[in-house]
Amino acid sequence: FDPITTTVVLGVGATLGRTIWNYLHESCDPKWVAFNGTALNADLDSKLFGQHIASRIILKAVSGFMSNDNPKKPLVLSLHGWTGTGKNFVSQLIADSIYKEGMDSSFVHVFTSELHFPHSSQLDTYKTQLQQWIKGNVTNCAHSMFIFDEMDKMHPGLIDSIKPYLDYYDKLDGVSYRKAIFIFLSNAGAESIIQTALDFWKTGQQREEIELKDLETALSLAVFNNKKSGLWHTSLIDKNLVDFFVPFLPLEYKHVVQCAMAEMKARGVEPDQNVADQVARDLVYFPKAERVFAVKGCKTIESKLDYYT
Ligand SMILES: Nc1ncnc2c1ncn2[C@@H]1O[C@H](COP(=O)(O)OP(=O)(O)OP(=O)(O)O)[C@@H](O)[C@H]1O
Repeated sequence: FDPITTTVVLGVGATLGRTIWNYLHESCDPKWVAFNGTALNADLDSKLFGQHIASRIILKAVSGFMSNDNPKKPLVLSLHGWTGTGKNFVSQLIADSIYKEGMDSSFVHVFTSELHFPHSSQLDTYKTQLQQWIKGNVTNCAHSMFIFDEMDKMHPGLIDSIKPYLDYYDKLDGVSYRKAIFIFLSNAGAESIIQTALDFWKTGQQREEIELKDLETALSLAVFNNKKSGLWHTSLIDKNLVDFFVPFLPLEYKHVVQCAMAEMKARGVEPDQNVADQVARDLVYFPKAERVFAVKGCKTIESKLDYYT
């Protein structure tokens, strides 16, 4: 081959190789990272049960943020509610709507306080590692997502250490964090949400009539005043770094039935109403007198179904 042919062949080969590589391996480009608002809307509608307020806020917040090419700050969502009501599940739906690989995407990072930051004596090491992890990953892909589970168990100092990344800075050390998404999950404020839901139930009002404003004040007071919750200790709230507080209502019998039916469908078996009812009847409900809300939400449905099917 003459030199020109060799150069052309090598050039074409390299381009082809790169295309195949990008095709097979996740990269931070629109083929792998592209928001699908229609899919998120459909998923929230059909897969998330009993959470009309959370569903609405999430759709609006994520759609608004993702359609803005030049956001002023990263999107910070704080999801609050009783156990098993769908906080992790919604995070997964959000990830599915942005990343082709969903939660398996290398741009989605989940931290659990007790797993990743178990020893308070190591706080300084955790701080450095966490900051480096966030910086490295946002440098690699601006549309990175960071989920912090059990936020109420996280050391306040550690929350403080990520504060700069949530703020309105154009760039920090040359890196812009404004396209990243931070999701905080916690049970903080769950009691106040439950109280409001119970009050509505007692007065015979529809659960769907509960509005964000019915929960907002009680929720922020509960989060602020709960010394255990961690969030109160930081200036996350007073500096308005959290864009949306998202309340998750406690789940009732009918929602548990819906979860059981959905789980059967996901397993590829014909959903059986009798089995779903049996599973739902087998759960424990609270408060003791009224027995309205499932103690574990939809959390144990999966294992319960193994028993009944
Ligand atoms: N509102 C819901 N609609 C549909 N499925 C749900 C809902 N809530 C929970 N589930 C199901 O139950 C499982 C466990 O719920 P999830 O992990 O989201 O609860 P959580 O609110 O994050 O609880 P925790 O506070 O204990 O972490 C989910 O994977 C999902 O299958």
